[in-house]
Amino acid sequence: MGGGPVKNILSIAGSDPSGGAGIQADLKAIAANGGYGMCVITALTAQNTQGVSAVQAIGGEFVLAQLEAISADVQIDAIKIGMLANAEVIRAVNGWLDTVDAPVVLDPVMVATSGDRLLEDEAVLDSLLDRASVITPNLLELASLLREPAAASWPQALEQAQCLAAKHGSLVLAKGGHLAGELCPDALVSGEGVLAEFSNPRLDTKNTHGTGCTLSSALATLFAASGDWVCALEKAKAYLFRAIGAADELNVGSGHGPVNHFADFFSDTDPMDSWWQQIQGLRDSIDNLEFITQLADGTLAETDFEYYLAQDALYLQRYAQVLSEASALAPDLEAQRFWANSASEILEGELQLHRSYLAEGTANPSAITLNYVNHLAASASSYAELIAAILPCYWLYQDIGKRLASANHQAHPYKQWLVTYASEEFDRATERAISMVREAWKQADDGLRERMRVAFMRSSEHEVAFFDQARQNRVEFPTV
Ligand SMILES: Nc1ncnc2c1ncn2[C@@H]1O[C@H](COP(=O)(O)OP(=O)(O)OP(=O)(O)O)[C@@H](O)[C@H]1O
Ligand SMILES: Cc1ncc(COP(=O)(O)O)c(N)n1
Repeated sequence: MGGGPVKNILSIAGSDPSGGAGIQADLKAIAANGGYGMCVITALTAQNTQGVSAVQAIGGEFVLAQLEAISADVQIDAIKIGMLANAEVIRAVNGWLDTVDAPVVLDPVMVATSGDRLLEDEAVLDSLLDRASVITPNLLELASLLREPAAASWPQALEQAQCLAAKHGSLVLAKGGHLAGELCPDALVSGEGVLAEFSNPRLDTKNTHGTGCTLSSALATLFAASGDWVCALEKAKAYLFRAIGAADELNVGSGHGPVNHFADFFSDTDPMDSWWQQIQGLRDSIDNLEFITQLADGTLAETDFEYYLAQDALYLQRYAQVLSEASALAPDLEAQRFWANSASEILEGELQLHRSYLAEGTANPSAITLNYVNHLAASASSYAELIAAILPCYWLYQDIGKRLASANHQAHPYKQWLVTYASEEFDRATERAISMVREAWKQADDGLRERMRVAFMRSSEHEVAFFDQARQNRVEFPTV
C-alpha cells in the first residue's frame, strides 16, 4: 500500500452483527486501506439493515481490560473511536487514552441512520473531545456537541465546525452528507478555518449504512501511513465513494444495506464508470455554460466562437505533442501506434478544421489555455498518469458532441464544428482511449491509480474553464 510497514489501527466501537457499521465496518475499512485492524468492543447491538432492536453495553472494567491487553503488547499507530454507549465506557476509554500516545479519530456516534439511540447521554462525550486529533460528526452530531440547532446550509456547517475545532484544539471533519443537494461535501476544519474541502456527487443508493464508520476508520488508517490529514482525507473520501458506488452489488438485507468495503479488490464496477460518475457535476456545468447552449442553438457570437477556436488551435498543437509523448512512453506497440496516430490525426484533421474558420497565427495563449497544457505537461511523469490526463479531452468532447449534433441543421452557423465530434471515427478513438487508460489502471498500484484519477479530474476541471473562457477576462500571454 503506502510502501512502509503495515500500521496497527485500533477501533474502539460497538458491534453491528449485520456487518455494515461499527467494528465490523471499521475492520473492513482498515484492511481495505492497508492497515492491520484491532478492535475493542464497547457494546453489543442487535441490529440489521432496518434498525437497532437492542443494545448491551460492555462494563467499563472489561472495556479497560481489553484496552490494556492491547496497549501492553502492541504498538498502536492510530485509534478510531466510534459508539461508546454510556458514561461508564467513556470514562474507561478516557482514562486509558492518558496512557497512550497515538492520533485519535473520534466519530461521535449518537444515533444510527435508522434513528435508534447509540449513546445514552450526549453530554458525556464532552470529556473526550479535547483528546481527539480529528472529530468527525455528521450535521446533527455537530450541532448537538455545540448545543446549537442543526446547520441548514454548508457555510453554516463550516462555521460550526470551526467553532468546535477552536473549542477543543482539534481538527473537525465537517460532513455534508445529510444536506440536500447533488454534491456531498466534506471539509477538514481547524480553529482558524477550512484546511481542505473535498466533494463528490451524491450517489443514488439507499445502501449507505456505516458510511461514517467507514470514513473515520479509513481516515485513521491513511493518516497513520502518511502523517498528513489532508492527504489522508482525500484518499479516504475517494475510497468511500468507490465503496458506496459498488454498494448495490451486495445483497444484504432489505433496509439501508452496507457499503462495499472491498470494492477495489472484488468489484465488477468498471473504474472508468466510476471516474465518469465522479465528474458528473463538471459535465452538468459544461452543459449549462452559456457558451455551450448558444453554440447548440446557433446564437453564439462569432467573436466568441473565434476566440474559443483560436485558443483551441493553440491547445491542440500542444495536445498533439503530449499525445506523441504518450506514444513514446507507451508500454506496447499497439498503444504506441494508437497515440502516435491520434497525434497525427489532430495535426491533420482537427487543426485543419480550426484553420478553415480562423485567420492564420493570430492568437496568443490565454492563462486558461496555458494552465491546461501545463497540467498535461506536469502529468508526464508516467505513462498511466499522462493518458489519464489526456482522456477528458476525448471523452467530454464525444459526450458533448452527441448532444450538439442533435441540434445541428443545414443552416447552422457552426455546422462543420458540430459534425466533427459526433463522428463514428471520433467515437471509436474515444472508446480506444478509454480502454487504454483502463488497461493502464489495471496494471497500476494504489498510489498510481489515485494519481491517475486526480489527473483525470483536474483535466476535466480545465475543460470546463476552457469552454467558458470566451466569456471570462481574456488574460493572454504573448509567448507560450
Ligand atoms: N449518497 C451518497 N453518495 C456519496 N457520498 C455519500 C452519500 N451518503 C453519504 N456520503 C458520504 O459518506 C460520508 C458520511 O457522511 P454522513 O454525513 O452521512 O455521516 P454519518 O451520518 O456520520 O454517516 P452514517 O450514515 O454512517 O451515520 C460523507 O463523506 C458523505 O459525503
Ligand atoms: C455499532 C454501531 N456503530 C455505529 C453505527 C452508526 O452507523 P450508521 O449511522 O450508518 O447506522 C451503528 N449503526 N452501529
